[in-house]
Amino acid sequence: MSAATPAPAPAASGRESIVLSVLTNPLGLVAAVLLTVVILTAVFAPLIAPFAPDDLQIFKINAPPGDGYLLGGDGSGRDIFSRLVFGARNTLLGALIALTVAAAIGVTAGLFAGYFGGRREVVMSWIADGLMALPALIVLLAFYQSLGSSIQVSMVIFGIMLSPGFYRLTRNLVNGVKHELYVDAARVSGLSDMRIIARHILLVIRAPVIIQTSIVAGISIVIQAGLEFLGLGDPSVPTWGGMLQDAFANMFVVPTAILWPGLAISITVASFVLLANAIRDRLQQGNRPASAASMPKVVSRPAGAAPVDTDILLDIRDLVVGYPGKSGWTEVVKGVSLQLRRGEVLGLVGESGSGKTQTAFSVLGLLSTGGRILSGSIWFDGRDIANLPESEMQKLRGKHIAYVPQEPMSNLDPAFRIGFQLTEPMMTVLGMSRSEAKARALELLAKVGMPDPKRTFNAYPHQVSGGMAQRVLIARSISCNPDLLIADEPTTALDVTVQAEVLELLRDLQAEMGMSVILVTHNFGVVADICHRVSVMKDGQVVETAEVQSLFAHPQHDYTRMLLSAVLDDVTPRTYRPRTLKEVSA
Ligand SMILES: Nc1ncnc2c1ncn2[C@@H]1O[C@H](COP(=O)(O)OP(=O)(O)OP(=O)(O)O)[C@@H](O)[C@H]1O
Repeated sequence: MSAATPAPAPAASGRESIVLSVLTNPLGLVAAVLLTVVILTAVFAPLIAPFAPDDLQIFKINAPPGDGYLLGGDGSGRDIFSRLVFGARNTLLGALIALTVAAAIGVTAGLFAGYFGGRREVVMSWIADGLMALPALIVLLAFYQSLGSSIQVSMVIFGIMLSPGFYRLTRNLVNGVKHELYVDAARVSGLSDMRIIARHILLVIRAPVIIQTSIVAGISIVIQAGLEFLGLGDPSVPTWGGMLQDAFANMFVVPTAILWPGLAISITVASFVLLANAIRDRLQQGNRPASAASMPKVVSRPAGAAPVDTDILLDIRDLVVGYPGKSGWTEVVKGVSLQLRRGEVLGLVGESGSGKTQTAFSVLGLLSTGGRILSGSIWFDGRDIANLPESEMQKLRGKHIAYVPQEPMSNLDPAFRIGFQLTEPMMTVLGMSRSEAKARALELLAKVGMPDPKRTFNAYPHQVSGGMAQRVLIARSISCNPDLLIADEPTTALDVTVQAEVLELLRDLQAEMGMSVILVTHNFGVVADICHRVSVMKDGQVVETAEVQSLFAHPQHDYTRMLLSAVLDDVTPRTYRPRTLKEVSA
């Protein structure tokens, strides 16, 4: 079994709290602590500040720190520390107003415009574009003239000016998710639009909106401080921007006074930005498991020797495949051993999730991101290809090991003609000239039963049916005369009549070319049709391998019996008997 030392399987953690995750990020923690301090200071300002913000002592104008004034006195003899503390309250309040207005207008409009689209979206987008085109500062100055000196009113206006940012973000996010199948399913199940927006869409888009909120909070503080620094706002209300202005006026008398409001603004804004970054990092990470690099080390064990019998093309021994989980490797293939002779067709059956595809993909060297062969060996044509460098695997794929996928349409690039997709591998892998590759492609298209090879050669994938697309992929897979063909449920996505044709095609090609085939399938009918031997997989292990006839007649393992008994009674199993190896080689 596995020579790796995998950590225990991760406990089901459910939805890990995003707050906790952000706090485990050092920068997120620092930002959260600093913001908490600022917010607590704002809330408890009257308890923290030793003086009222407007208390002034004439002898302490521009006084240095000390004598009751912790940070010294400002240009009017007021305690800088006390004003800083009360300033936190007013500054945060202004930012909160701008943020609330911006988010309330922008998110609501974005949700409706994105979800309903049509004229609503056009009109809202015009308004958003118009608002964005306005120079915010000029607008604020104009409103300042007409609405008076309240910075809070200015922040309401600023919130409106900021709302297009939220609107565009939300609308684009909603556009991205509104056609998801789960939204359609919610619609079909009779949920009202409002409920779908509130429960299904808002939940999905909330993360980027939260990040935007954090960034906009920082921007609001900067803009507010800038306005106050310019002299807008009520001078009797202590704010960090107002303090900045006062300190600037006395900069040559007390240069250090500018430091305190400057620091307060910088630290608070930086904390908002860092918090946004921490949330973004957490969300990008999502429920992604730990990276492979941080996982317990994989101790590979000796691969043994190549099979002595050169007729054995593929010899998989004790294969263990794992993916990084939250707290260690999760094994999805657990010690699989299989052998495949030259010219043999091996069926790999088993319920969904039993590890068939992962076993096949290990041979192709195409495990998904993070997946690793933790131990075991894959001897292919006398060479262990488990954990072969990618550059070496590339030389094998296509030329020696080919693949036919389950979904024909999604495996053809819609942007290129079928002819190009057929000739490209031949030119790259076999070094054929364009004209040679074209001649062979047309030959292959005829071979796989395309009625008009030329037309198919010049067609785009969307111009052919699913069955035809699968024939094209089969043609491509055999174009370089591979020794081994791995077909992963090649007929599942096709309708029943086409399934039979494609199977027959595979069977004929296999017999004609004498290649070995691993056929991943759920379908015992397919196994009976085409395979010589079959391996039954369950929970990442092979529970039984036998000749097809013998497995159908005398299944040894309970699980095999159960699978066979699950075949519908009224389905007449196809009784095609594949040619024996002897017959093939004869
Ligand atoms: N990228 C991945 N990360 C983590 N686990 C994965 C990944 N891909 C597959 N698995 C797990 O590996 C196990 C085996 O998957 P595999 O695709 O081999 O099953 P299968 O037998 O081919 O099923 P099906 O017939 O439905 O395709 C499953 O439990 C699956 O959840």
